[in-house]
Amino acid sequence: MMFKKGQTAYSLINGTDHDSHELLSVRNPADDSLLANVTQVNTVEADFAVEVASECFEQLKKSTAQARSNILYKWYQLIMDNQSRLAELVTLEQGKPIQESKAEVVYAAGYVRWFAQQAERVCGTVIPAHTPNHQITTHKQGVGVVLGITPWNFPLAMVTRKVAPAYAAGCSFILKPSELTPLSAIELAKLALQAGMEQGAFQVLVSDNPQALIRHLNSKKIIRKLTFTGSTQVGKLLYAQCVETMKRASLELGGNAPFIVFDSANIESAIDGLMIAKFRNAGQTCIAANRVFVHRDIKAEFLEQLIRRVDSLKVGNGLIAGSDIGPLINQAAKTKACELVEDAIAAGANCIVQNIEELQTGAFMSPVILDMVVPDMKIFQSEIFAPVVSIIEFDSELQVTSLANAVDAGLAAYVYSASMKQVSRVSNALNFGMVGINEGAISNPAAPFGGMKESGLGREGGIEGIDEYLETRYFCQHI
Ligand SMILES: NC(=O)c1ccc[n+]([C@@H]2O[C@H](COP(=O)([O-])OP(=O)(O)OC[C@H]3O[C@@H](n4cnc5c(N)ncnc54)[C@H](O)[C@@H]3O)[C@@H](O)[C@H]2O)c1
Ligand SMILES: N[C@@H](CC=O)C(=O)O
Repeated sequence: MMFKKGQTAYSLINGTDHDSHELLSVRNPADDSLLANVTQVNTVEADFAVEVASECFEQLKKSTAQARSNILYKWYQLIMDNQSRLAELVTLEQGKPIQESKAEVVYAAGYVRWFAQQAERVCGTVIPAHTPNHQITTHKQGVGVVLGITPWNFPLAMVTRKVAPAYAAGCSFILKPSELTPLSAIELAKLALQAGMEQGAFQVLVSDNPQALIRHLNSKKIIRKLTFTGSTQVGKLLYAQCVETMKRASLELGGNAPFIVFDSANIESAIDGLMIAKFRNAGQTCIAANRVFVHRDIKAEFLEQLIRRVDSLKVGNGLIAGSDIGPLINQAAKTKACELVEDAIAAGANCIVQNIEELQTGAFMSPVILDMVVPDMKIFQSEIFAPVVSIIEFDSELQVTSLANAVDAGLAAYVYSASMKQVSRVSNALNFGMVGINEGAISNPAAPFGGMKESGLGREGGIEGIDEYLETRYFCQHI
């Protein structure tokens, strides 16, 4: 275990533990016990971090891609060497089952390795000129100092998915992690330092007043890029702030994924996919299956198999072997999910698994299956972020495609069908940035992760992920 109960942890400025009397308490969502007190950063101290990041950016401009790549490889290796320690910390501060935390460490490290490779693949171009005595070339360089804000649901992976490409591109990074899970981010930054990253390249500023701290930082001209992962509501607010200084913005926001099961689908494999897409992290993922559309002809059989699988899930402390579903992040998250379930039942949904009265204690929540959900229910339009399966019956391909698209979000979608022609037609018609085709696990560092419509702007991971941190310049030279 990294932190003894009640121990102090530190924001990290200029590679150094930041001392302060202003402390933020980090609690374990499984039992609300205190894990650590973390020193917070005020706006004056944040200004110093910006200065440090700015100097570091100038230093990084002179570094080679190969040198940065080598450091990223070392960081990757250190994260993997510390897999057990980091996984335990994630479970303690976030709640997910330990096997999922171990998988998150590998996933997070995967982004570091991927961008260690991509660092050396950033190339400009030579463009045929308009006259014989001109030469046109393009050049890529890091955008500058980056401000990153991350959520609590993947306390490691959402950080590396931003910091690794930024560093590969030659940018310095100031991170404001979620106030609910700052400890994992601090550990990542310490490992980055150990790997040889410059002191100003990755700083971690913790605050229990994100609104004020980020408002202050986002007005800085020297910060050229904002990268945010979190709710659509906060993302819109931050995007508006970026206009003042014309900052570039990447926004990875909320989802409302349709999970469509056609009558030709292999039901068992669709349920395998749904168990991952719905119950990973107790349903608290942006790509969670939020609306499960099942063709009328197979619904009875689908539900029968689903109920059996859901009944076998064990809700419990993520550190206890065999727990499949840990606590939600806090009591407020559970209250919100229960309200959505109650609202749906009041509007005519049929609760076929778990009586709302019998939900677990504290932040723990048993899985719920709701049948007969319809589009005008709040649960259809909202991101549930809890282990609740909403079933919507459909008859035709046209009907389900239009219902699937009838929300503001456009992050992930899932299609199960035995007909390759059908999956092609439907995938093309869905307005979502990512589509799982007969597959429920779609996250992968090599793939461009991101959404359409109100799910955000830009892509993380994949070949595209580094472009978010690069400026393209063009030189027109008379020769
Ligand atoms: N698209 C993706 O890749 C992706 C990935 C993970 C999570 N998410 C989304 O994140 C949400 C859950 O995360 P959350 O509850 O931490 O989201 P959130 O928007 O409440 O918080 C995200 C971050 O923003 C900060 N923040 C909150 N209010 C702020 C403000 N007014 N100004 C500046 N910063 C502020 C928080 O401190 C936190 O660090 C869900 O909607 C989920 O879908 C999206
Ligand atoms: N589930 C996403 C993150 C959003 O919650 C991922 O797999 O990267």
